[in-house]
Amino acid sequence: MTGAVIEVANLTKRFGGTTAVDELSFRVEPGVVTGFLGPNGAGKTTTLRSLLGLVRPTSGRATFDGRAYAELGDPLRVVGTALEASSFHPGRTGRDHLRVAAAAAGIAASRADEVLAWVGLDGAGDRRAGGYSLGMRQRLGLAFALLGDPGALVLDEPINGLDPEGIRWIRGFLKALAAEGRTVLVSSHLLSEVQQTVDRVVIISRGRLVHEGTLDALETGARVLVDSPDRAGLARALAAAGGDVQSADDGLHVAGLDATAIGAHALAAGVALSLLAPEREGLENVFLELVGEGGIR
Ligand SMILES: Nc1ncnc2c1ncn2[C@@H]1O[C@H](COP(=O)(O)OP(=O)(O)OP(=O)(O)O)[C@@H](O)[C@H]1O
Repeated sequence: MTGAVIEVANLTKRFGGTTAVDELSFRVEPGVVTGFLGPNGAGKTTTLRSLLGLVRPTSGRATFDGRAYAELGDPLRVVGTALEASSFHPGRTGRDHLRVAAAAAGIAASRADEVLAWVGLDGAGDRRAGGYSLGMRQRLGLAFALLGDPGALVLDEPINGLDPEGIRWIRGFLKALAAEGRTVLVSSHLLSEVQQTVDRVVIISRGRLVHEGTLDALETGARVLVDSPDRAGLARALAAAGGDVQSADDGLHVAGLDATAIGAHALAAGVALSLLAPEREGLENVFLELVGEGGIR
């Protein structure tokens, strides 16, 4: 399985006087989970809807292996989507939802049971979707997305509102889909929600790209907590190496040097380390600095 490359190129969408998406360009590769991040109102949903042919861009393009959604001969086999968890008819069973969608797409009805089992809803297929918990509705949305066994998945906030068990399940599920070679694009307004799931991130604010790259690359902008029995010696060595070093009760908080560089400078200075840990909350701060307070509208 090789998923399509998703490419957004110079995409702009204006609604009247509001520019929701502004000359946005990024690529999403198969084989990894990519997080599409930005605060509420940043333009994520508009971008995803443009990609799926639900919104007509003012200018620019959003494509799968170079083809717009409307140009895909068999779209459900190219891309599966889950844009809203609650858009199911409450009186219809989970299985019937999937059967109706399968029939409309020329997919065998037996596929409904396969995808129900795939997302762990095989015991609930006969129940009305209106009685499903939010976690079950998210799973039904995923089952729907997987009907055509697509190479790419585009999911809007699939983790939002899930309980810890549901979050752990969906993390493993998305990683497994990417490991099969699929392209997986997952939007979220919280980095902390997806940072254990994604390999790459595309971050937007006010409709514009502010960062695209691996999570590791983003992490180099975060602080590292480090300590040594010779804390003063370590602080001198790291400051001399260009680090921004702040001493606190729990150790030295260092910006401007990643963990690898800190280890190398400590070794070169002959200072033993007793602690070396990237600051997880630091990553969230990097994200908030990138999108800025003004990014929320
Ligand atoms: N159909 C529409 N008509 C007018 N304005 C719109 C429309 N859809 C989106 N917008 C505006 O475009 C901007 C981007 O909205 P969008 O929903 O794409 O952001 P988002 O990042 O998905 O945020 P959220 O997570 O809150 O949905 C917002 O200012 C929004 O009010």
